[in-house]
Amino acid sequence: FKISKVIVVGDLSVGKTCLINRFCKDTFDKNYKATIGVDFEMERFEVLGIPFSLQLWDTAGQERFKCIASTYYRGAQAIIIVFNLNDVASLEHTKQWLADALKENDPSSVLLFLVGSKKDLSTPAQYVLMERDALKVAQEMKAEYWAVSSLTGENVREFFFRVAALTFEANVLAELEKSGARRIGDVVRINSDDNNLYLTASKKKPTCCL
Ligand SMILES: Nc1nc2c(ncn2[C@@H]2O[C@H](COP(=O)(O)OP(=O)(O)OP(=O)(O)O)[C@@H](O)[C@H]2O)c(=O)[nH]1
Repeated sequence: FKISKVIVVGDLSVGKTCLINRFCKDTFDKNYKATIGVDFEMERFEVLGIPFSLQLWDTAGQERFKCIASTYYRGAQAIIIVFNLNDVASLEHTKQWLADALKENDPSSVLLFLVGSKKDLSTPAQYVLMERDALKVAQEMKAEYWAVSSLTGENVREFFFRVAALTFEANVLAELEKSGARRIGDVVRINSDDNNLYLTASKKKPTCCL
């Protein structure tokens, strides 16, 4: 559970590569170079003292590369759908990007993030209008909404830390369920006479509830 796969999808030129590069390398390139197929970055974190990594898959937005990119969608624990805050069409297209990504993943367990990019190019008035529409789309998708700028770095670090925290939490919970079906709220027995300090209620009568 110490690694999570994250895919980044969205229209061409919305800023997916720049977003990843700002976070992983703290760089920004103002020249557009289309991603061909996919690119990959690994970023290491420490969550509650435990090493944890995000595999960030930067996919191509161009139609002609979509076919290659979509073969990398499978097994994602989080999907980041990026749109340009200054291009309403790119927001409209996010629903299709999500639908395509969900074909390869389990919709009930994957975490979703809707990210508006290039915030530095919006005036406050334009931003307010776009944010209203974006929040509506995010609500429909059950995604968390973020607005970022890779040029200034605004919100980029905070956003990826949030992705890391939520994917880590989801992985830990999934691991707990797998290894003995212990759920939060389960009754456990703590008894120092036992070799096993933690036993689920189904195995022994509890003397102590947590
Ligand atoms: N002003 C500004 N420009 C940005 C920002 N993010 C990206 N850009 C510019 O937008 C263009 C496209 O950025 P990319 O990151 O390459 O876009 P992409 O979504 O990866 O594109 P594809 O690989 O074709 O899917 C580049 O010229 C970037 O410099 C931003 O936050 N602010």
